[in-house]
Amino acid sequence: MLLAIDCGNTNTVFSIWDGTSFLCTLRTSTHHARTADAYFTWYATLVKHYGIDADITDVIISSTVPRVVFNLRVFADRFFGCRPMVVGKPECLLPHPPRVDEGTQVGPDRLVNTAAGFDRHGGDLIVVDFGTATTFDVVAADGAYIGGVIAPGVNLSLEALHMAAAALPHVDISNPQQVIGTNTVACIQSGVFWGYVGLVREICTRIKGERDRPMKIVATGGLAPLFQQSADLFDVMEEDLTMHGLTVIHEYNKENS
Ligand SMILES: Nc1ncnc2c1ncn2[C@@H]1O[C@H](COP(=O)(O)OP(=O)(O)OP(=O)(O)O)[C@@H](O)[C@H]1O
Ligand SMILES: CC(C)(CO)[C@@H](O)C(=O)NCCC(=O)O
Ligand SMILES: [K+]
Repeated sequence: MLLAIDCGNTNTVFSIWDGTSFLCTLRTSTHHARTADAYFTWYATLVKHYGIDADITDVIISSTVPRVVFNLRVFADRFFGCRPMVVGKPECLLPHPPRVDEGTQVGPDRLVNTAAGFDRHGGDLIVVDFGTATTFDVVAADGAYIGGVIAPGVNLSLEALHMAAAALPHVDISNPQQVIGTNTVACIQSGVFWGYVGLVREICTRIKGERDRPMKIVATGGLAPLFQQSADLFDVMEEDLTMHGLTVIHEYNKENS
């Protein structure tokens, strides 16, 4: 069985793939100082709690935080006796290498999202991921990542207002029906929610204009459903997109190396 690990700047997600489906998805916050033993204590407790009988033979890691990879490598080696595949490292092959400016280190999560989107939908895609940052990955007809957009994430924008303005409280995102807020919290929620709706629409319209062709918009990340509810922004929403991409890349490396 494969253990797929998606390590973002905010959260780290583990998922067990048995070749047909994901048996479970475990989430923890990202901390570079977490040791291999600490990962295992957390992992083993949850796997037992869910009654999963997992025989892990392979591990694949995508990490936007370089420092956490060391402890995750030790974790894979110590507890599963395997050398993990790490997306973005030269020895981890990609089905379609990115076409970007020389010296650019594309975020591994974006490479994984691209592989997943192309596997499920073919090319000419815009993949939108609402994580710590909101990213737009443009996928060409042949499946290559050819560039995109990085915008501040929704929660980051809310946090930045709270941090920088003495009178603004911490607010959770919501999808207000009205744009005119009649209290401080409603004003902030409106600014971030409707501001993001506009941001997503404008960026996707401009990408389609620059590519001059129809493109499918695939969205992932915890906040995608909230935006889709109030504004018809995406063609498809797939919660498991990044995890699916990790299985695609793992499979590709098994077949080609
Ligand atoms: N309705 C909601 N209101 C507020 N937060 C939500 C809601 N639904 C999901 N979330 C949060 O959205 C976040 C999105 O998770 P996701 O895994 O997509 O990205 P992340 O973990 O924040 O970022 P990264 O992957 O960069 O670490 C999660 O922290 C989740 O708790
Ligand atoms: C943009 C983030 C933070 C989104 O997780 C990540 O993909 C990243 O660190 N990217 C590196 C820069 C790039 O993708 O061009
Ligand atoms: K993510």
